[in-house]
Amino acid sequence: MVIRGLRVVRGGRPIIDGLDLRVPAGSVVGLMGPSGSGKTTLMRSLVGVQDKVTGTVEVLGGAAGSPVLRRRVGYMTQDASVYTDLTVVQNLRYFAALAGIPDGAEAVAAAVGTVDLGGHEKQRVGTLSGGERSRVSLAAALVGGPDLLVLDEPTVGLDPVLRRDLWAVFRRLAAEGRTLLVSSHVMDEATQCDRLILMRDGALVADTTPDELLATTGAPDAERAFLALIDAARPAARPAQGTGPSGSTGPSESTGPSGSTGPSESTESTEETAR
Ligand SMILES: Nc1ncnc2c1ncn2[C@@H]1O[C@H](COP(=O)(O)OP(=O)(O)OP(=O)(O)O)[C@@H](O)[C@H]1O
Repeated sequence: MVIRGLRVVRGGRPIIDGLDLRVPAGSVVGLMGPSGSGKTTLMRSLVGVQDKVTGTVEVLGGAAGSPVLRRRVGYMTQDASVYTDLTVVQNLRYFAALAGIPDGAEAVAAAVGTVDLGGHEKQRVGTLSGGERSRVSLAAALVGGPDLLVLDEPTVGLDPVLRRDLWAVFRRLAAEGRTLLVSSHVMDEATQCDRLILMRDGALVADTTPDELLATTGAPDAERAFLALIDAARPAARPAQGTGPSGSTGPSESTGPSGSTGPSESTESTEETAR
């Protein structure tokens, strides 16, 4: 992934303004940063569903959001991205078809196995537990066999056992040569990444590794290292939220019926992406 001069305007104000970044393939990259620092906005830009994007955003050698990338990029949004009135398998068949796999039985079975949902195949998603539901979303992002997986806080709300198991899945997917960009607020997850991107107020605070993070800050653990870097990156006068024209609500953005990887995302918005 190569990003040059990325600028994103949301709600009438620049959320990201002039971001440059390179992400190596075949690695697990953690995207960390305080709430509101622009992680989701960056991910949406990479997937090609974000409006009002300027700059260069290249993913797997193509322009972000271009049709050829549709099968190659899997996106798990923060909110559940699957249909609650369909079963696990019905959902995954649907997402497999979207990814261009007409008879997706094998891919669906593999995705169910990867996220450890065996036994729940015929259960309606609306009746699953929260953790199970979020694993269906992950399976939906996985089912097309993407080379790049963009996962927005995939472990939020999961218990420690499930988090550990999911991170084992992420490592396995990276070992197969896939690239994973994973956002998280949990700093012990940062230590499981190959690289770490730290953001604050829409800007890059650090592009580093877990070891470098500890070495450069001298902090005893990743959480304190992260806080040290975030505190050191003093924000340029932070605009007040929700006041005046700059904080006003802009045109609403489509996140789909359930914020999904599905067809309702505004993938067309890439025409605003400078190539
Ligand atoms: N549609 C919108 N209109 C106005 N402002 C928006 C819109 N979407 C996002 N923002 C603002 O953009 C900033 C970055 O949001 P973003 O969701 O990218 O942050 P984040 O780092 O992913 O946060 P979190 O960790 O809480 O999910 C926030 O200040 C948010 O309020």
